Amino acid sequence: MDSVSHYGVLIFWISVRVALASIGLVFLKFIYNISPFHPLAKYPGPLLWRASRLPASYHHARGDLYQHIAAIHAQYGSSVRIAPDELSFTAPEAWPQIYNSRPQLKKSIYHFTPGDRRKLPESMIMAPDAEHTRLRRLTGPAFLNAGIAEVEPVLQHYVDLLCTQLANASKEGSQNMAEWFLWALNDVIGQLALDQEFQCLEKRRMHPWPSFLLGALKSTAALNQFRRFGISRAMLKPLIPKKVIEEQENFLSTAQTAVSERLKREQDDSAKLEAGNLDEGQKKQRDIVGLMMREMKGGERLTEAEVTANSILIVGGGAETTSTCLSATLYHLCKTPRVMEKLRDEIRRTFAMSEDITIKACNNMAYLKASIDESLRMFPVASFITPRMTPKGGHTIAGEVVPEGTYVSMGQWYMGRSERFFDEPKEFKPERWLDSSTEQVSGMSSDEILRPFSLGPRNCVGKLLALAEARLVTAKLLWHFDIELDGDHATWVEDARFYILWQLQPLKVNLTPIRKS
Ligand code: HEM
Repeated sequence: MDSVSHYGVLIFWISVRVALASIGLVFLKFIYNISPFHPLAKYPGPLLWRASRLPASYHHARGDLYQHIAAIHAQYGSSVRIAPDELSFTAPEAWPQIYNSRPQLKKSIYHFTPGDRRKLPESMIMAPDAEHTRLRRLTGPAFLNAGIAEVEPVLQHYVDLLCTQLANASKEGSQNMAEWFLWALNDVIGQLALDQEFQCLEKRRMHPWPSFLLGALKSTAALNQFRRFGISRAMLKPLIPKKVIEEQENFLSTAQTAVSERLKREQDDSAKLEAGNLDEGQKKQRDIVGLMMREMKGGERLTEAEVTANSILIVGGGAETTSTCLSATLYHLCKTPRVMEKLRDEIRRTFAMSEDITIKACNNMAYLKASIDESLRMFPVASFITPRMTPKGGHTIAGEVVPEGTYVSMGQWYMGRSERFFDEPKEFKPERWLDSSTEQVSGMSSDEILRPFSLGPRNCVGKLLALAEARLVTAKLLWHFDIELDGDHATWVEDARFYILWQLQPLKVNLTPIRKS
């Protein structure tokens, strides 16, 4: 045997031994994970899920993890182990312990991926605490009721366009409302956060930008699972098609240009205003970018790069979320004729004209508000809120000290649908929200049990806007149309997939425009 082939054989055997040793180590790790010596041994859960991260990662990438977590809670109770180092809770007292503790628990880096700081600063969703506090202080006012009132004309414009377009499209047959809601909400958010007319409603198609963002978020869910096993994004880069990388860079630079142009206009307008060459009425309509740019007392304001990073976040997170909430609301209304009739009658009785339907007026409609809340109970858009990690020394959750380094989250999908918390949980009953002091079977009120927008300093900054949009769109739709499902959509809820955002099955409805006398 010559020396080359000798070394070849040697390398082969070393590789085999290293591979066998690695498999042995992994196997030993599995055994340790399920042994009574593991720090999380007292938390129950399915054997394979306790032994390895693989089942949770696989189902996260498939989009049905939330359903499995619910099934695990149903079988094993309120504090369960869903991976070797991860727990899920359903005791409502755990909400503030996880999401509103001081100091804050760190967010998992495997849900949203931290951004590439060489290109843009971190947006608020993954910014470290001190940076996050500053970003929330500066962006927060844009999302309060006063800010929303300023951008209402944009919302009204697109909701009216949605109704006009639907009136035409309804002549062609049933319509997929999951798609129409996505188009409408993307038009709104494109205008508010990037000053762009996406024209999704007009052209009846998604604009490439939100479409790219939705696709990217879906693949992020899968890529993040590789990262958990030590396979970094850089290592996976050769596997990502060149087209996707180009699209990503293209998107980033066009978003940067869009925000730059918008900010330049703001400066030009301000200069003209100061010089007396423009009055307030001539300024272009308000948007979130403009509101975010407002200077705070003390001269503090966001930088252009910070506005861009957060505008991209808002385009990614501000449309699909509300449109999923709208689809789920319409689905449950169609499936529950008693509620549909009651809500429709209330809306048509209250408003003589479509123009009377304003955000403020909708906020006074108790049954409308309760219907949206009930929809978020049965279909919590944030079905799996970013897990947090317990700090050094551990952290008390649901009466037990959870060891340090454990990922923890709430099983919200299960909680909303559980008999442990709600009477007749399968019934779509807005009435259960009408008096917030009404106790559910658990002895708590509905809004103590569920937190669809999370809580604490990192809760949803867009909560009021999302609720305003959902109420306005629902009210205008039911004012203009009689609506019923086309087909029974028996597994519409079960077939929905949650990655970081939702992918819904088509929601086909027949719309009959109402002639108003
Ligand atoms: C029904 C609709 C919505 C639901 C259920 C929802 C839910 C949530 C939840 C649970 C979080 C916390 C995520 C975490 O802990 O990582 C969040 C964060 C956030 N949401 Fe929403 N959201 C909705 C609509 C919106 C809208 C319309 C906007 C903006 C226009 C928005 C913007 C944001 C932003 C910027 C954050 C990050 C906040 C921070 O980290 O401080 N959301 N949302």
